[in-house]
Amino acid sequence: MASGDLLLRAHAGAPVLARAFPCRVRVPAGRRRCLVCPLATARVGVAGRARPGGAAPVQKRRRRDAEERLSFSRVVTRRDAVDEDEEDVEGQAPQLGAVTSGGDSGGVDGSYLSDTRFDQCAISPLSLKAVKDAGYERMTEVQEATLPIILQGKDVLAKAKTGTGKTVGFLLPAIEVLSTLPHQRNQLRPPINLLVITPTRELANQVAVEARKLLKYHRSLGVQVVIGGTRLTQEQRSMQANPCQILVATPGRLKDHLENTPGFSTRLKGVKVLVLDEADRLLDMGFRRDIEKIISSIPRERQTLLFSATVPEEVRQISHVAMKKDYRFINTVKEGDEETHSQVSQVYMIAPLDQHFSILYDVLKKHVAEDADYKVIIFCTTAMVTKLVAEVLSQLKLNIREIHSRKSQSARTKVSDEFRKSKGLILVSSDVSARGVDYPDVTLVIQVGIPADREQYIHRLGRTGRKGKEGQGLLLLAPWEKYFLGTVKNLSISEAAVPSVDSSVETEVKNAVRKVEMKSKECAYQAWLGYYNSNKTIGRDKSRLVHLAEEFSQSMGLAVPPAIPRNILRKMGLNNVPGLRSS
Ligand SMILES: Nc1ncnc2c1ncn2[C@@H]1O[C@H](COP(=O)(O)OP(=O)(O)OP(=O)(O)O)[C@@H](O)[C@H]1O
Repeated sequence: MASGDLLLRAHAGAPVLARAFPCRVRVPAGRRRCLVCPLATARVGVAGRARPGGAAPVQKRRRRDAEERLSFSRVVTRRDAVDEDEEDVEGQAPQLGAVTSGGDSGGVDGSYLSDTRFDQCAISPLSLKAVKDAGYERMTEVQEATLPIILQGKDVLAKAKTGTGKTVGFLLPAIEVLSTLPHQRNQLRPPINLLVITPTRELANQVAVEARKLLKYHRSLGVQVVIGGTRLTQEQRSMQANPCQILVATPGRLKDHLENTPGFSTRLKGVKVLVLDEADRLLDMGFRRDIEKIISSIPRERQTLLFSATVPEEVRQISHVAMKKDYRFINTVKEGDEETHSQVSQVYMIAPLDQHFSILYDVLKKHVAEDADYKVIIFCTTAMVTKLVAEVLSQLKLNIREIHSRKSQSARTKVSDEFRKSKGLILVSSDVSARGVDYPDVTLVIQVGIPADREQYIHRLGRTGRKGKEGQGLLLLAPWEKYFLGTVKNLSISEAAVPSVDSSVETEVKNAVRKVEMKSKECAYQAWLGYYNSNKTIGRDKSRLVHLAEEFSQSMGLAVPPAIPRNILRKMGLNNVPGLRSS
């Protein structure tokens, strides 16, 4: 083993999260424990790969599985997502005691920062001052790689790992472009020169916050957000009262303004720079039509920037929808490197559905007990399943917050702000938090059930291990969801044994499940069925789907699966399927 290598190796046969989590093995000073094998420790502060030697079973999955991609129909998307832009389809916790998880200067793995300082590049004194005030000294790799090319006026498609500063990567050069344009002070409705589109409201707000930091000394430039969740008229008034040249928006609401806000389309004729943040998501089928409509409303003569941590080949092929032919593709994920971070350990567990609540509780209790600064995100498949999981875990007296598209925007903002600032919290979330959201110091990400696709797995996992810090990921699947592992087989994810949960814990969990309202269970059942029905693999065989849905309903303590409104069954294409009850 090269001297710089991590000792983080999963030992074949030994890697069990069950052992890793409760482990009490003392870790020598200066080393940290391997998540997957309690006996292995890693040198602290060394960036290295954590490819488990024991990942062979995953790597042997058949190619057919690797090519499997899940897609979701708009029926499910819209049913579970009300007035929503992003779809909500319906170890011993790292014994990090000795580890400084890294400050803002670089974390455990400082490699996301380049050697170039902001004061060494061609940016305006006003921007430089703001960058310094924000506490940024060195550029991240993606910032260093993209800035000069964007400043040359080129269209750019950029791929860089999660949490490595892509937001500043597109905002800073775009602001530089804007600062050279003539601006009339106090103009009531100035043209919008920079349009940033994001898939979720939380992300749009976050981008605007970052933009305001960078605009601190550019006093003639303003930024506004249009995201839905509030009344259109309220946003119209706010845009009138606060002139802006920079607009951050989610696609649905932006389209709404285009169609219903007087003078808005004229203002959009001023766009000089268009940014699609989480570009692959915005260009997939769920958003494509809205994006095409928006693009047709802004000038062709513009600069376009597409940023994401994942850029599947399909996205490169359709990038002409948004960009000029001679665009530059900048990929800071090195040849042979993975799209996930080496300092984030990843494991999966396979267990029947009726054990999932107990396993979750067991893993969380251990994590909470062993890391006073715990901060966990649990991703669930749909909004209503998210609600159910949050309610069960709250009954178990864990410190739970819940976020998904069925919550009011004010509740979402409140929870999001709280989670950003706090420690000692568990956020149960749908995919509204999957991409882009920058919650600092998340210690563990748990994904329950198959994610929408490989990309979504990577983005969800990317909520931990940001800015070079350490993190852990657990993917909890039912046996019939195992095929998904084929899609992530080239990532360093290894199997962990299911913890043995004692009977008193099981009883405690059953009681908690029992206390959850019937209404929540009915909604979760319906959403669960919709989600897996629109999954290409699982939804193919309807009688098997019905059988699996029954398993899910039993995991909620129900003897008989709930009835589903006839019109919903029809929308799902499941009317007359034997075994489903309609109401
Ligand atoms: N040059 C820098 N030096 C230090 N910190 C930085 C720098 N640039 C950005 N950051 C900080 O890094 C964090 C992550 O940035 P950001 O959210 O833009 O990541 P990202 O690459 O867009 O992640 P994701 O793929 O999840 O969207 C933020 O807290 C941001 O303020």
